[in-house]
Amino acid sequence: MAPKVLISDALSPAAVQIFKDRGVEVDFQPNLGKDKDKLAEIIGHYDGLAIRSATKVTPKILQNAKKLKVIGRAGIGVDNVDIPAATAKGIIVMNTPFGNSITTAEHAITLMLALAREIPAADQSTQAGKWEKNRFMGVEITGKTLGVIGAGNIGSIVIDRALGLRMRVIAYDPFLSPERAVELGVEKVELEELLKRADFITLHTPLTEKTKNILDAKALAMTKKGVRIINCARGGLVDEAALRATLDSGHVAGAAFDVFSTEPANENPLFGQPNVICTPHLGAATSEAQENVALQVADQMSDYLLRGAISNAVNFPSITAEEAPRLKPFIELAEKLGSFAGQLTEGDLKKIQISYEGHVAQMKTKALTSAAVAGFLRPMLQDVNVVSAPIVAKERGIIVEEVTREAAGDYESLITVTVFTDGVTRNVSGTVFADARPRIVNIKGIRMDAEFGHSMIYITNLDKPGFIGKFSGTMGDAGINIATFHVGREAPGGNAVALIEIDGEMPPKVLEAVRALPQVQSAKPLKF
Ligand SMILES: NC(=O)c1ccc[n+]([C@@H]2O[C@H](COP(=O)([O-])OP(=O)(O)OC[C@H]3O[C@@H](n4cnc5c(N)ncnc54)[C@H](O)[C@@H]3O)[C@@H](O)[C@H]2O)c1
Ligand SMILES: O=C(O)[C@H](O)COP(=O)(O)O
Repeated sequence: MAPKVLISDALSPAAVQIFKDRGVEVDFQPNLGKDKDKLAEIIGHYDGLAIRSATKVTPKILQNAKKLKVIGRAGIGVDNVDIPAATAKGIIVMNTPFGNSITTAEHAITLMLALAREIPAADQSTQAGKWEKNRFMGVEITGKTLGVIGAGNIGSIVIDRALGLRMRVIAYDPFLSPERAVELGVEKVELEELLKRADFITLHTPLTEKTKNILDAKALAMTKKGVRIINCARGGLVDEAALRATLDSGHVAGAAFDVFSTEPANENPLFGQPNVICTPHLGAATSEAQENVALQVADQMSDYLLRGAISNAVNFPSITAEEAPRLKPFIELAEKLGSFAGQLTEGDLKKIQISYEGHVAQMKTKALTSAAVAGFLRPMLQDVNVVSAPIVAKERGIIVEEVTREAAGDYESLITVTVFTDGVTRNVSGTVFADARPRIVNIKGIRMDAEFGHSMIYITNLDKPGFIGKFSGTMGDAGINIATFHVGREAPGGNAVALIEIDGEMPPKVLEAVRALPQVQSAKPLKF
């Protein structure tokens, strides 16, 4: 059955066409995102949700999203999605990190120029028939200093355009390397210096604990008199009430805001000021940018739903469409090895170690580790998948360790899952041969070669004559068909293991009879 996607925001209709062309069923309800209750009511029917910033993906909505596998943000900011809650539910959250950057940078430059020449007020006055030629005295921007807070994708484009306008540009960004600053042609400075030197300040950081109110009353007091401030990034970066006070006092000459601490912003301390320009979160609103992000998000979501390829996910490593088919059997192997270890684990778990040897060590091991951990946890917790597994493990204090060794041993690729509990260390290894079927090749250091079956019995026994005959007899008496039988041993007469696939379930009474066989040390039914 074709996967089904809901578009709950005003995405470009280009997205609808892409979904349809790719074979994804699509429901386009551009205003639904604003109706939380309705969204919560219907979200359960969809495999994918495509949004912009108007849809708030809250824990309540996620609670009802029983089938949801992916949330695609046609844009950059994912602060309207509860990412920890989505991750805990195993839902991939992806965005389109570059599709609207140029457009947003252009909006910031537009607002800066409009502020410098008071364009909106001059327009209003002129159209009111006032011809106030002497009222509007602007400032030239050539040679002025622009302070850029946040020199990422958008900040870098703003820097480039501002240099083209012959401004001096200084930037504050703790993650900007000196080499990148040189490449951008910008002077990297500390925040305090930026505040003291800039004639214009433009913000381009996400809203985080560290950036919230980065321009508060104290920071604003450090700015140069006559500074003009532009915010096209996120509401909450500037303390709006404090800014209003500095505008009122005349210290700040003007402000241009596209984003507000509460949106939609029906009222705000900045509204109504003569030297303030406001736009309703229009940074990304050009037909070019909207088409870019809509096409990209529809493609990314379709790739994931149809082919398992992951790009631009904020909560999972990327897997290309080319990698996905190669990775798939190894994901299955890692998950099954994890499941094998999880079904056998009793006692207090300390650590899981997943080691990769040979060719598999060069693959996306982070994704494979998540799969192994998901397989391990699933016997204990039903609702866990490769996306949610790492945080579920972390919440439970389980240490997950990853080891890679690119040199191949006996196998071209080998994955080993080792579980450390109080006093017991148990390991199981597997590989994938050319037939792409995962198999177990080593249990506790004992070699074997067994494919995973749906219903299996794992037996530890002593390598003594009669075990196979007695076991087969017990199963035959109970009318249970043995599908495959694999054995391995440490040494003749020593510890041995058997993995037997049976058709159907193992009744508890028959399991008791198997456990009572003289050679058997333990017997455990397993499900894969
Ligand atoms: N107005 C709009 O419509 C619109 C459109 C697109 C993006 N945005 C917003 O613009 C912002 C920037 O987007 P981007 O694509 O450039 O993001 P980005 O991740 O590429 O860049 C953000 C930069 O901020 C820097 N940063 C992080 N913490 C910082 C701190 N404490 N101080 C200074 N710098 C810090 C990072 O190092 C990074 O370089 C985001 O919040 C995004 O949501 C708004
Ligand atoms: O983060 C973004 O991409 C911008 O804030 C754009 O938001 P929008 O898609 O709601 O216009």
